[in-house]
Amino acid sequence: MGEAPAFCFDNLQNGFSFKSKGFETSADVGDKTFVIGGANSDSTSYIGVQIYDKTTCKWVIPTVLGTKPKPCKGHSTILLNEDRIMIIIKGSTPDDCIWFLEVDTKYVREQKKVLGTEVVAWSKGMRGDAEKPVVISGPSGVGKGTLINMLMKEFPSMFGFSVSHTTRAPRGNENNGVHYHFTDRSVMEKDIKDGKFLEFASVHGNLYGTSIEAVEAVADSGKRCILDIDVQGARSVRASSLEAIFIFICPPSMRQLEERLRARGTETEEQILKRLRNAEAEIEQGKSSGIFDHILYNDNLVECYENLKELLGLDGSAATNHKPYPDPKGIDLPLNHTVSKIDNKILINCGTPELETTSKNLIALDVLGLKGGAPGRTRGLNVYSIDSFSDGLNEKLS
Ligand SMILES: Nc1ncnc2c1ncn2[C@@H]1O[C@H](COP(=O)(O)OP(=O)(O)OP(=O)(O)O)[C@@H](O)[C@H]1O
Ligand SMILES: Nc1nc2c(ncn2[C@@H]2O[C@H](COP(=O)(O)O)[C@@H](O)[C@H]2O)c(=O)[nH]1
Repeated sequence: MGEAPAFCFDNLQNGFSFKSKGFETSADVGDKTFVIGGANSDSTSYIGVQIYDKTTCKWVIPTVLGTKPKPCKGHSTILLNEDRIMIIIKGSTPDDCIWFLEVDTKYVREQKKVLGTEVVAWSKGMRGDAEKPVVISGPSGVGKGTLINMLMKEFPSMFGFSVSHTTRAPRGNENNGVHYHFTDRSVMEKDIKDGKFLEFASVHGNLYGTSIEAVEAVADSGKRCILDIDVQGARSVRASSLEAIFIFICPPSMRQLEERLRARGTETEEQILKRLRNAEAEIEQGKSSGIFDHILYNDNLVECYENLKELLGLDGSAATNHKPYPDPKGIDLPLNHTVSKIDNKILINCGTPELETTSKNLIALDVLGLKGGAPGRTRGLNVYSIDSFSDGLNEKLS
């Protein structure tokens, strides 16, 4: 028989739990109690998670996926539904205070099968609707990197590049951490096994992959993420919960593709031939697999770039008018807030009980329109202040 839970079960009411010991909170989902913030070995660097299985009376330490929230002065926990728990971090910055611990989403169930362990996955909540990430695929040498560089140069505050990992050797002009994270195969294989990658594929004889962290780092910077990945990777992202726009870039002809690859001068003859052989299948899949929302032909570079901008909804004025997302104005939670759930709203009382009836002490999070989730951010949180003298939500904060 396992040890008795360290927290007080009496405190669990309708799935809502109060802090009961140190910074621990808990939520019941089915036969399991998820204890958040307990004394994990790693809990000095992030908020730990332990599971108490009531059928076996045993504690289980799950594999924890996703970027984890850092230890904090305290937090509240509220069960959103049977698949995810919302964590509200006290005293943190407005854009870092809402997190979701997924305990039984499709992604978590898939990862349980792959890893053969209990799995939970963190996903940070983001207010409003961020622009969808952009996945750009196409055969080697078609001009993906060139087009992406043009976008990043023209719209530096709007786009951020997802820096992939690869086992291939760096080219002369490539910097570690900028163009790629260059890594050993054994390290990358272990990280893949540990669930750190959104997608990965063997491409032209090397391993390439997008870490969850790479995509989240861009989201955290408030920019729209661009991924330059092959068709296999695009297929995996399409199957994940990351909602993105998928664009396939086609060469005008195989002859011109070969000319571009040779003119770039970065591959050996053998590598060029391998990339050209793979290109035929990639183009076939790009056009017919149904993965891609848009196909662009990169014949004339300037025209292709204009077409790319058009389908991303960018016109000439966007470069100057763009305001980085998200708007930093938002909720600032005091240490002594309390949380409750009514229908699809989470109510946070930021005042003392005596002040409860005054205006602006209550914040409502509307969780009806949540989108995305692990392995990525949970978007679509709407945050309002509530004037309790009026009938409802009166000021949208984001
Ligand atoms: N429309 C174009 N016309 C002529 N040359 C082009 C055009 N677009 C790109 N190029 C050139 O083709 C070469 C390959 O482009 P780029 O490196 O951007 O390809 P890529 O798709 O990113 O390749 P990889 O997948 O191997 O990284 C570069 O030298 C680039 O300057
Ligand atoms: N599935 C993934 N494919 C990736 C990733 N990063 C890059 N790539 C693709 O690899 C080829 C070759 O790239 P190169 O830099 O060696 O020329 C190209 O098609 C890229 O799109 C990734 O993270 N995942």
